[in-house]
Amino acid sequence: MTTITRIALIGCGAIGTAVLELLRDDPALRVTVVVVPAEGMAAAQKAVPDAEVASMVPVAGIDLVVETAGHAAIEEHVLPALARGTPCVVASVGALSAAGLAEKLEAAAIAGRTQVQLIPGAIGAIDALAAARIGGLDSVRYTGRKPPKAWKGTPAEQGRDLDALTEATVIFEGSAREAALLYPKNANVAATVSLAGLGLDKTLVRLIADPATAENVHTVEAEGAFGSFELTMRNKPLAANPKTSALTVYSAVRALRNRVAPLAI
Ligand SMILES: NC(=O)C1=CN([C@@H]2O[C@H](COP(=O)(O)OP(=O)(O)OC[C@H]3O[C@@H](n4cnc5c(N)ncnc54)[C@H](O)[C@@H]3O)[C@@H](O)[C@H]2O)C=CC1
Ligand SMILES: O=C([O-])CC(=O)C(=O)O
Repeated sequence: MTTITRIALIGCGAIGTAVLELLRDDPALRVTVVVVPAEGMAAAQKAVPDAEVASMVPVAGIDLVVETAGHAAIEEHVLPALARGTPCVVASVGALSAAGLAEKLEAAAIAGRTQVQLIPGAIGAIDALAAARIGGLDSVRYTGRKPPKAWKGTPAEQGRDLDALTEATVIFEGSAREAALLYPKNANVAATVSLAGLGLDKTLVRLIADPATAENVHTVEAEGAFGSFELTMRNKPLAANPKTSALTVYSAVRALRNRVAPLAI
């Protein structure tokens, strides 16, 4: 059996905690270090008694880095790990909307002779979209619809009382790049769809605050030489973070299990 027994998990919030729970009894995958900001180390150590808690990824003795922390963690932890030759699995795909970061990730992975894997996270059909791109895509549209409370603490609050919304309201319309930069905790999927498809600048994105939904609803419409598809995901949010869909956790665990499974799907 292939195993990965020295995993560093970056971030111990809604996704990280749920990933740890699902991996607890997995004989092939073991998280040995959990990385959180220095000020969160004491709380994390209480929540994760079985793993070491650190503020940096150890420079030696780590086989795989898994990021479930947020955009800042890519520059801070993923780039240096790649350059050292450690493969990385990344959930905060929207970070690649920052100018030059995708190129820096590629350069670090080349220098370390390793690979960074971007997980699909809360969205499906990334395989279909990335395959369709090979034949040529004409248009890709992404719409993200979440309850008003999921947009708290974001630019959607500017000039708007989210609690007072009585109908679905478009809070953003533009490119995937702008969406991911403005909504780092809500528009990672916009970046993922665009990186698999037409790119950050040509993918049309609409973000909607909708008091009539209790789910995180993601819609992708794509057209190209392959034909066309429309996908709608109605994701249950995590209780610990209404911005984040539970599917993101399963997507991270699937990515890890596929790295050790004798038959991967
Ligand atoms: N690809 C996708 O479909 C999705 C991706 N995400 C990404 O995952 C991230 C985490 O989501 P949640 O767990 O729901 O957030 P959360 O806020 O519940 O947890 C974030 C955790 O990361 C830690 N953290 C923050 N910055 C850090 C840094 N620089 N270094 C180390 N630890 C750091 C925090 O202390 C906390 O433990 C989001 O910010 C987003 O970027 C979230 C949802 C979907
Ligand atoms: O989890 C979700 O539903 C999607 C999300 O937050 C993101 O795209 O950043």
